[in-house]
Amino acid sequence: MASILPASNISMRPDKNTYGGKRFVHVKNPYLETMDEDILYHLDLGTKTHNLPAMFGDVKFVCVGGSPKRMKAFALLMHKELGLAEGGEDVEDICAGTDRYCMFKTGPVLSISHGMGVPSISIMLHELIKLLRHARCCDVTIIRIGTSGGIGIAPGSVVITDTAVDSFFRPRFEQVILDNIVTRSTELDKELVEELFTCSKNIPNFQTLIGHTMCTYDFYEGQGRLDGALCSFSREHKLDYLKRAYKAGVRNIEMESTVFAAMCGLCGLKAAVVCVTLLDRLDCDQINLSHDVLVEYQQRPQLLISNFIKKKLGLCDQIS
Ligand SMILES: O=P(O)(O)O[C@@H]1C[C@H](O)[C@@H](CO)O1
Ligand SMILES: O=c1cc[nH]c(=O)[nH]1
Repeated sequence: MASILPASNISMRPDKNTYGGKRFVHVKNPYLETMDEDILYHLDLGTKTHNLPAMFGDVKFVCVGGSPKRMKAFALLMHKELGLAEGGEDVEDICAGTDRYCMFKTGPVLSISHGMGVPSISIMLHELIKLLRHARCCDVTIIRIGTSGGIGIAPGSVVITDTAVDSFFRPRFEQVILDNIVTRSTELDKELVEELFTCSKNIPNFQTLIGHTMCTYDFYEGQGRLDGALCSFSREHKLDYLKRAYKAGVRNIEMESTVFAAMCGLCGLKAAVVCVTLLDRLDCDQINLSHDVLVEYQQRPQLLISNFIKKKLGLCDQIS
């Protein structure tokens, strides 16, 4: 069968997916319409087994992050900050039938874990984007709240990504499809970056900055660490690489931003990446923070995003 995919779609963004002023979620797969049922296997949800519009139709903000505990903590924070009445002590994991991902809903905010790395977040995003489409959601903003390694900035700083770049500092994501490499743009929403940065000025407790985020396929060799099970380069090579990354505008390194930016961009979702840095990679490779500091650092992007969401909902623009 002839391929329905362009060889390269680096500039292929949905031109206008708005209708009557609403921004709808875009799926770009002609086969989906022909399917009688869509089983979102890794989320343990489906179009025949669940009433997706009733369950998710009011979702306006989706927050994603690697760790299930972090995403549950964020859901509990949003529950408190939005002043929701029911529950409070606990929130139900909507994906409890699977242990691949967890998902919590508090009012218009969905909080989902995605595991570590490009393949894991990519599977979750395929199913999440179809879920939002099946639920007929509109005007959705999606934000990754993660951890990262900083370059040349103080540990604990929060980086709002302006551009997600690959290991060669290029603003692109390469997806292997059949035996082709399809190159996709990793452009993020500039207006959202500015809005988040403005919001961060109300939170004096930590530094927030805008910078490029490098996405790698590995935590150790892929990020130039000298402490993995394998290492075939010198300390000098490592530092030379990280300094070149800094010069190219990279301020932090993580493992999901390029595919996140590419997929959300193609599907018409306003997307942002906000990660706290756990260490300065020019100084060290090992993460030796105490448990309490690690927990507090991970709360920083959550605090920023909860303030942003409350501001967007007209609830408040100050820290609580
Ligand atoms: O959202 P998280 O904290 O999982 O993001 C980064 C990138 C990798 O998934 C992981 C590596 O420790 O942390
Ligand atoms: O150094 C780090 C820290 C967190 N996550 C990463 O991907 N790298």
